[in-house]
Amino acid sequence: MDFRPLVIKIGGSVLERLHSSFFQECGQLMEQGYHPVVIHGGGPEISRIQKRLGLSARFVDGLRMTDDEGLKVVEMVLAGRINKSLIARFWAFQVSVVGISGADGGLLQVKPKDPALGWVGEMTAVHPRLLCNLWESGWIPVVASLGLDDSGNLYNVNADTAAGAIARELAAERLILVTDVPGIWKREGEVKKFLSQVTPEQVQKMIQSGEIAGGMIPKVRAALTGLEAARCGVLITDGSIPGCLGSETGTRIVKEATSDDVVPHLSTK
Ligand SMILES: Nc1ncnc2c1ncn2[C@@H]1O[C@H](COP(=O)(O)OP(=O)(O)O)[C@@H](O)[C@H]1O
Ligand SMILES: CC(=O)N[C@@H](CCC(=O)OP(=O)(O)O)C(=O)O
Repeated sequence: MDFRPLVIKIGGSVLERLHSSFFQECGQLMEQGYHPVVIHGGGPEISRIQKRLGLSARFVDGLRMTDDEGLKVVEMVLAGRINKSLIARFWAFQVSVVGISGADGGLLQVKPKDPALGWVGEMTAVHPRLLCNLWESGWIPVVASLGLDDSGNLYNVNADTAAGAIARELAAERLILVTDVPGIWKREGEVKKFLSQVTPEQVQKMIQSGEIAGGMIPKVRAALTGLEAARCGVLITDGSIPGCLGSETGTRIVKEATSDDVVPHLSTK
């Protein structure tokens, strides 16, 4: 059997507005012989709960500064509320999913990224054995982005970063970053124009110029990590539109500028 891994990341920004076809498409992709793994974020919900608890939410380059109290909130929200509500939504469409975190099976091994960020993990290794075991038994893994260091400490891992590292480790066929905008925009005067494709050089320039900002920074960095795996096509797409996985509308991150139809579409039929 061909190994056809697909890494699909759902941003917290779009969780509540995900089109119902998204769940069905994930199930169809599994039936078509792909091996999908879903990684999810939950940044807005973490910030909401922090605020309710009187804790502040602060970010550096799109990464949350995570102190002891912040980490507890991250664990509860990502591995608890969000992971389980996603499992329930998949289940409603009869899609066979298992919810895990990046700490389970040692999937995401990390070290501290920067002392100033607290419990934010930087990926040192990805151990995909649990993912393979789940696929073999017919399950789609749904992963909350927590990591573990060598001493058994839990860390907050940006979900885009986790998805990029998993895509690279698996040499995924696709990395699809599902978010609340239809790709990367470029300002032309007052108008935001969405780009159909960008190269790593363009992405670097857009980060430096500030055209790519906030949560889009870890997302495009993850896209570049995914692109390091030879066969990985990378797409940033809007999860609120119908059929976002199969139609592949959005911004493609490509090693070199290509004609738009070079990458074959995923078959969900
Ligand atoms: N150049 C850009 N193109 C598109 N979105 C951008 C850009 N720069 C910043 N953004 C912002 O990035 C957001 C997506 O990042 P984020 O909110 O972290 O999403 P997610 O929760 O899906 O990871 C968009 O809603 C948009 O406001
Ligand atoms: C270190 C870091 O920033 N972790 C993220 C994890 C969740 C996430 O990535 O959620 P989105 O996909 O919604 O951005 C956070 O705490 O917000």
